[in-house]
Amino acid sequence: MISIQNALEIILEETKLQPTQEVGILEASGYILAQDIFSKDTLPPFNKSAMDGYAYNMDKANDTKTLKVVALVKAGDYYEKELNPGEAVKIMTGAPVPASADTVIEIEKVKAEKDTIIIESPVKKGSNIIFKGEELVSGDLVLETGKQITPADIGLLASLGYPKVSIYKPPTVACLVTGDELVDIDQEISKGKIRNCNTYTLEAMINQIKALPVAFDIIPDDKEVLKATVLKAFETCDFIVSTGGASVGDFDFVLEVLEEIGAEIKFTKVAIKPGKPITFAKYNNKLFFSLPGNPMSVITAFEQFVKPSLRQSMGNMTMEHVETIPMKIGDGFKLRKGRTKYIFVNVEKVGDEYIAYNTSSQCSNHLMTVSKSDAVLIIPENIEDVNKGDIHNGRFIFK
Ligand SMILES: Nc1nc2c(c(=O)[nH]1)N[C@H]1C(S)=C(S)[C@@H](COP(=O)(O)OP(=O)(O)OC[C@H]3O[C@@H](n4cnc5c(N)ncnc54)[C@H](O)[C@@H]3O)O[C@H]1N2
Ligand code: MOO
Repeated sequence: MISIQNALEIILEETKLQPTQEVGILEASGYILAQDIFSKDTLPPFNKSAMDGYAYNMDKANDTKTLKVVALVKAGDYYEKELNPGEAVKIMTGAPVPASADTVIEIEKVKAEKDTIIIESPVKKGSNIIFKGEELVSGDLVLETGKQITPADIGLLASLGYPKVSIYKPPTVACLVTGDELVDIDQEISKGKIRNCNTYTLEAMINQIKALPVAFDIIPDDKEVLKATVLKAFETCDFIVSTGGASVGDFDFVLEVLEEIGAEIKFTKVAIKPGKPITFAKYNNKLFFSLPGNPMSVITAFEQFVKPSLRQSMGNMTMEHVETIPMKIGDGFKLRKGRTKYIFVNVEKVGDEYIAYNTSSQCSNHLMTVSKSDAVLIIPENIEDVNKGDIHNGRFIFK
């Protein structure tokens, strides 16, 4: 049995970057940029008025109080002529400021009379102009490889004339579930049967991080069927996650199948509760995560091990999704020594503190407990008594 930290290190060491792919900028939202983006243009491309007002040359104005309005320039137009001393153009927000003007005064600050304006509240020279190249100059590095693409970046890419960008291709992730007890969502539960939930939880978690789940049919407790399905999954998908058949029972075949096909087994047990019987293997350069069948164990193991790997494969090198914050225990409880325990809790923020309340039974079969929780506490293996007011690390789930 290896430690959580050690298991994560092995997984991340084996996780390779996905190939890159060009996608439309809207599709790129939330993914990691796989190219540097340089500005092809200067922004703004011209001196631009920041206000609806009047543009004039303060130095050349004969009398800075009264100006003759000689034209109207709206956004999208261009005033070519030279302004004579004492002349102004009426100008709209976003319109190019004539080359011979150096200042824009807002409409509210003048009194307009026929073709003239009288300045009532003077402004400083250079006011209300967004100068050419103030934001970006052609050739500037705008977005760097490795940046997570935000809506602002998408707008910026559009401003710069980039309809497509390169991202790390989201991996396809096979979701395999095993067990003779499982029936599908639309079936009645006859004696001894339960409905399959793990496929759906897995798909939802994979979707949430913008990878691509591929759901396979429920696999019965039949080693040959399991082997054929595992081989098919390796052939057609980039990553494989299975649930169930991971322990020491007579019908727990996942590890056996991986060994029989010649996969490289990296580890088979992690000191984590829930989620101990996790096998991590590599076959044809693809990664296989065999998770236990208990629904709470699936979520714990996915969040702690699978998610960091999938994210890293898509270029997200930050470890923010496994970082923890200190939480104060709201109500005490007892634990058995042994593996590091993940306790599902509800967190309340009081002042600067996060107070964690145990939600209910921590039985790894109970999905209800996870549904009622928004965080997990991570309690070190040697701790038996968790007392009200103690501080332990934890993290919010599904982030
Ligand atoms: N003698 C031992 N028995 C067990 C050990 C052990 O060390 N020695 N470990 C226990 C632990 S811890 C876990 S976790 C489980 C893991 O067992 P499996 O991975 O083989 O999972 P299953 O037996 O197939 O299922 C466990 C549990 O979860 C239910 N399940 C499975 N798949 C689904 C699904 N897709 N949707 C909903 N529910 C599912 C299944 O019916 C079982 O109740 O082993 C312990 N045993
Ligand atoms: O490791 Mo199991 O997932 O504790 O119940």
